[in-house]
Amino acid sequence: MENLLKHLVEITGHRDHNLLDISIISALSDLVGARQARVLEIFRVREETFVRPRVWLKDGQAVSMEEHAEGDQSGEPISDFPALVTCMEQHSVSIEETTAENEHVLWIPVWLNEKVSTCLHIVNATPYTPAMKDVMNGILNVYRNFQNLLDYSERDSLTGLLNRKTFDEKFSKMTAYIAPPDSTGQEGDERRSSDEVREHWMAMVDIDHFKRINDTFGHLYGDEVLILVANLLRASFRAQDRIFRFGGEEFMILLRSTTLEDARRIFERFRASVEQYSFPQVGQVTVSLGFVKISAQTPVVLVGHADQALYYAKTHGRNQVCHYEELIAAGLLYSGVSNDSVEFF
Ligand SMILES: Nc1nc2c(ncn2[C@@H]2O[C@H](COP(=O)(O)OP(=O)(O)OP(=O)(O)O)[C@@H](O)[C@H]2O)c(=O)[nH]1
Repeated sequence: MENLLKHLVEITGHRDHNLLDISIISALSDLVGARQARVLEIFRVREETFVRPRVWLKDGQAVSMEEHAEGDQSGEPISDFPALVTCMEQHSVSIEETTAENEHVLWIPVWLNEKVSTCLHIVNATPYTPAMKDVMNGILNVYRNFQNLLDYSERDSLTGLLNRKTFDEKFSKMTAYIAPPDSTGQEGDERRSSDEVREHWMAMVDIDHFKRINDTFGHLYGDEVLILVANLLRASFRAQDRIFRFGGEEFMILLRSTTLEDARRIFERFRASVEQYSFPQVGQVTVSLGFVKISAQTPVVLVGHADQALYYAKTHGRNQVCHYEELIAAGLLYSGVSNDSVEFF
């Protein structure tokens, strides 16, 4: 009982998804003696659903994907796990299966608003007793409620994208965990041309002439444009990238591990998808985008650089993608931090 209370206090003390995941894994392995416990992320890429571990136990210690940003984040197709597929199709709370190795596996999707983006995967050497299931259910209910609360505080209520507060937290973490891939001195990097080196990128997106949209069609249509642009953003980027609503009609994208050429192509594809989309009543809407390589610079400086590239795009015709380092190299921008960005942090 004392142990259970200790875990509940820990679970309810977190204001961060990653720490919450770690504490549920520790609680499950400790309280039910699970041989293996993992938090899995369920995500969609172009109509297909994939599964990848987010937090797992290794030698009794919780390990999280967040600290392994360089690892393979592609995931496995959900069809590789038929029991989980059945569980989700039946909208069940959990499903139990026994493997050929006589291991007892429990899949527990975490349902939030009829959707599942998290699933717990527990493996035990012996069958789950009713008492074990009772303990797990109690803990899972607390976990589910806290996931819900955290999700609510991390997201923007209009678009459902991650909010500005979350950007500040995630970006600092991302820059702290991630040594820029080109600075690791790994063998082989020197032989590659700079076009082939994988980097992380940050882009600032702003809807062009948004004030005019509000003034002409009213705020309700303006809000609908924001929601539709958010949907196009979600459709344009991979699950491991992060998209935020940064301010009114401004969005931020963190793009993981890709080459400059691909980053430009991906951002350009998003820009074109907005341009080609027919917004109800409003018609055509365009966006401008400024992007920068995520380097060892402070978040303030990097946001300032993305903002400068965006400003360049805005003042040179809008509806375009501009790359900070390229503008600097061409002598079209001078390095520095805009005042606008300094006040963001
Ligand atoms: N409908 C709606 N409008 C918003 C929201 N947040 C900010 N805005 C409006 O967004 C507009 C932004 O206008 P500006 O900063 O002048 O920029 P712009 O008209 O997009 O012009 P450029 O950025 O130079 O292309 C303002 O009119 C804000 O009131 C929101 O949540 N909903």
